[in-house]
Amino acid sequence: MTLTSKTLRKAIVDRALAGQPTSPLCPHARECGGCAFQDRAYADQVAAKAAVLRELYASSGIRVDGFVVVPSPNPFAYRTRMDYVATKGRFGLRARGKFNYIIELTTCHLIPPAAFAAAQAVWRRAGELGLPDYDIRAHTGFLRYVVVRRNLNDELLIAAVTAAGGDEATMAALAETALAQPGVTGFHWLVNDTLTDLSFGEPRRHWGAAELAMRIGEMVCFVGPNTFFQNNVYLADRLIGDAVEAAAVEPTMRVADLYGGVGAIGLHLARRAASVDCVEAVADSVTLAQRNAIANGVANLNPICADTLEYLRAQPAGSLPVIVADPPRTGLGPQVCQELLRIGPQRIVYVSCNPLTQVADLQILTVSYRVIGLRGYDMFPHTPHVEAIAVLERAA
Ligand SMILES: C[S@@+](CC[C@H](N)C(=O)[O-])C[C@H]1O[C@@H](n2cnc3c(N)ncnc32)[C@H](O)[C@@H]1O
Repeated sequence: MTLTSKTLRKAIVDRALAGQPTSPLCPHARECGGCAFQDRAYADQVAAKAAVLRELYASSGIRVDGFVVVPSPNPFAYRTRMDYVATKGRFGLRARGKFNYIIELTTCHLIPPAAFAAAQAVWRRAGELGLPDYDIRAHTGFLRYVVVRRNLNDELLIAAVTAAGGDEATMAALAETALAQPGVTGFHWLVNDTLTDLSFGEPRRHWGAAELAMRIGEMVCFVGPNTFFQNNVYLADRLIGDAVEAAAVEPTMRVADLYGGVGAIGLHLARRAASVDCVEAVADSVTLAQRNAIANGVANLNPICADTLEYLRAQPAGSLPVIVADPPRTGLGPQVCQELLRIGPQRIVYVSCNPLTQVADLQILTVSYRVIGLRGYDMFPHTPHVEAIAVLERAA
C-alpha cells in the first residue's frame, strides 16, 4: 500500500465514515474542519485507524501482531491546546476542505466549554477595543489567532497572536478581560508579522502567569504559549508512561531523549537512569525543560539546545544504550536514522505523530533492529490523526 499524507488521511476518513452513524455533539460538526467524523461512533473511528495502520505497517514489511490503537478515555474536551482563527468578523476554525473560509463557532467540543468561552470573550473584547481581525488573503488587520491552553484543573493560559503594531495600553485592556474569565491565569501577546499563517509568535508581553502547569505522570511540566505539549489531556499520561516503560532504562544508564520539548518524557526517564540528555531545538522549550527539572527535583536531566542530527554526530558509537525519539511530523529522516545505526543503542523507542514518516524510518532502522512492539494512540479523536509508538531492539 503506497500512501501519501493525503491518501492516508482519505483512507482513515473513508473507513471511519463507513462506521455507525451517531448524533454529533457539536452543531458545527459537519462543516467545521476541526473534526472529520464526529458523526460516527467513537469505537468505529478507533477501529478505522487501527485497520488502516495495520495495512500500512504490514505492506511495509513491519510485523503487526496484536496491533491496537488505544482510545482516548474521553473523546470530547480532550485537547490541551486550541488555536482559533480571527478573520473578517468571524471567530472559529477553517471550514472542512476550505483553507480561506472560517466557520463562525458558537461552541467547540474539542476543549471544555469554559475554555472556548474564554477565548471567544477575548476575541469579542478585541473587537470592542477596535483591534481589527486579520485578513488571511489580503494580509491586513491585526488579531490573527486566539490560542487557549488548558490543564486538567481547567486552568487556562490564553495568547493573542497579532500582526505588528498595536499599543500596550490597548493590549493591557484586552489582558484585563482575558484574566477576568473563569480559570484564566495568564495572557500572552505574541507577534507574528510574517505572511506565514502561524499561531505562534515572538513574545511581546504577558500579564498574569507566564506558564501553565501540566501534570503528566509523576511530574509537573510548565509550558508556555510557544512550546509543544502532548495535545490530549486524558491520553498523554498513557502515551508517555508506555514510552518510558518500553525504554526499560536502568539506573546505570546514560540515555537520550531526542526532540525532548519541555522534558515530559525525559523527566520520567531521568528518575530511572543515571542521566538523560534531553535534546531540543527550540530555546524556549529548553529553558522550560531546565525549569521543569528544578521544579520536579530532577538533577540528572541535561536539557541541550541542539539540532538532533548535530547532537547525534557528536556521540561515539556505543555511548547510549537507550534512545527515545519523539520527532515532529517530518519524522527522523535518513540522516538521523544513519546516526542511530552508527551509535547502535540496544533499544530505540520511537514515538510518532505521523505513521508515514515512521514507516519510512523503520524501514531504514530495521537493517539492524527488530520491531518488538507497536501500538497506536488516538490522541486526536474525530480527526484522521493518529500517533504510534514503535519499540526497536538491536538484532544480535
Ligand atoms: C512531537 S514534539 C515532542 C516533545 C516532547 N517529546 C513531548 O513529549 O512533549 C517534537 C519536538 O521536537 C522539537 N524539534 C523539532 N525539530 C527538531 C530538531 N531537528 N532537533 C531537535 N528538536 C527538534 C520541537 O520543537 C518539539 O518540541
